Amino acid sequence: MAMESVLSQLGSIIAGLMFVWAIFRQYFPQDLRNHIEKYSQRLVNFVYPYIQIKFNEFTGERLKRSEAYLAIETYLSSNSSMQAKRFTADVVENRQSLALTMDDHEEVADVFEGVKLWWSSGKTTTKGPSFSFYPVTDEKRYYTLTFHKRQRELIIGPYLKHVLKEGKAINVKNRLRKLYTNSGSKWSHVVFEHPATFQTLAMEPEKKKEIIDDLVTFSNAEEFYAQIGRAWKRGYLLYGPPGTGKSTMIAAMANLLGYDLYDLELTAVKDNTELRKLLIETSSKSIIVIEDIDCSVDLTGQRKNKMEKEEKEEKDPVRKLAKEETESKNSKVTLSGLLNFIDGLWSACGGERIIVFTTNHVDKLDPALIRRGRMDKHIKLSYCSFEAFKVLAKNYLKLESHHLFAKISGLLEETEMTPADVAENLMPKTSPGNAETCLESLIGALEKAKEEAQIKAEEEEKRVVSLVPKEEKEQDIIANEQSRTKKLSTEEPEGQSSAKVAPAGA
Ligand SMILES: Nc1ncnc2c1ncn2[C@@H]1O[C@H](COP(=O)(O)OP(=O)(O)OP(=O)(O)O)[C@@H](O)[C@H]1O
Ligand SMILES: [Mg+2]
Repeated sequence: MAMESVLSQLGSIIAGLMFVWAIFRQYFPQDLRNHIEKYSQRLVNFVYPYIQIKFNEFTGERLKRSEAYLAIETYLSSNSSMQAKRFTADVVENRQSLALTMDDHEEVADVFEGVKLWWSSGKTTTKGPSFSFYPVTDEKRYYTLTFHKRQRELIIGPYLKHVLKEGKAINVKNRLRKLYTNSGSKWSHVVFEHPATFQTLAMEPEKKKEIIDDLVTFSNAEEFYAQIGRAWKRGYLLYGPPGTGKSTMIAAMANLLGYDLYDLELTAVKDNTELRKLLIETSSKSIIVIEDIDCSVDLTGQRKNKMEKEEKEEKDPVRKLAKEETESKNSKVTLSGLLNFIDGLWSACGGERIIVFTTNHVDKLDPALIRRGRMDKHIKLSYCSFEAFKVLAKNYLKLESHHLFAKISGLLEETEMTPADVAENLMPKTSPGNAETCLESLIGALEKAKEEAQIKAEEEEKRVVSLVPKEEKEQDIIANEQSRTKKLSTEEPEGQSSAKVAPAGA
């Protein structure tokens, strides 16, 4: 504290001297003035070895709030606010929590690599024209950073970079994230408040960890991507049956990284030009999602061929016109348009984007679309394993173990049930819920699913047998007969065997 008071006293003495000099300098000849200014500056540097940097809240002609100011404000709120004695409190946008920021004319100290420095908050007030009916007062806030001139390089370089980076990161984490959807070529958004997290996602722990590590590594890899000359983006393909958690995982991804979500409805996009426009409008730190990619666009060329064939067959001119009209209303986004979207130049602007495709039928997708480099990571979401069930049991029933777990583990190995169905069975049916009842309900459902699967398998077998052509059946009978007689011939004496080996169909 002694340092701060000495600093402020020196500051006020020097400010006073400067003020006196500003008034009287005009009465001195130019040469003398230059000399006085030169030596007084040296004196100031000698007596006052500190440097000050001022960060104004508003910058530029358009009076935009300065990004640096906002980052510093957040940095100081989270790092040094405990030292300040007066705060300004405000509710964080649409949330229940309070944000505390240093009040005007407060001072806090910070230490970076063993070097001490000081931040103070200030405010200048200017009054509007006094003859106005409602005189307007204009307040301009700023932060001042003071440090010893010996530390100039450390503070102006690494320290300020650290403050801005940390402040921005906290701002990104705390901001309200948005869920954008497109109708045609326009994005509209709502606040994104999906509660899914990786913690609540039912999945094998190692697989989950691998995905989290991959995402976190990507989000911290700005310099690496610049160094290897690649746009800072990553593609994920999530595939698996319905109800295995693809959409839930996307929400968990957005919550983990604090990114916005762009849910792109491709069927509403008129053509490739519109697609490009939409994509250029997306911001960085975002996940662009195309759900059910196999249903969204003609990816294999098959649909086109089919339509061409139908068109040839259509003779009636009125019906042909109507058909053409409906076709023109359909999306004309093509596979090549989509490929351009993934690795086109647009993706380099702004960076930090994740692209996610989901599908229930990975085999239907064109290999060009999902090759590495476009969809870098392929994640299969599958039926509920015992490990995944344990996550659900912990989330839904607060159970880590139970004597019924062994039975459930066996049944899950024999039956395919999606996490969505397992979760539904674990939902409490009464209030307060009873964990054992839920587990029993799940066992009942698993046993039923197992029985149904068995019946289905038997029916399928019968159907396949009934489809086998008559000739093949006869050949099977001959083959069976031959192998039977051959077997007998090896067991019986040589003389008798030759009579029995005559082909049945001969
Ligand atoms: N792995 C999972 N972990 C936790 N909950 C899950 C999981 N999978 C499904 N669920 C639950 O089931 C519901 C449906 O899951 P979700 O919408 O993520 O499935 P999906 O794979 O996207 O299905 P679709 O292919 O039909 O879009 C979710 O609301 C969630 O509660
Ligand atoms: Mg889904």
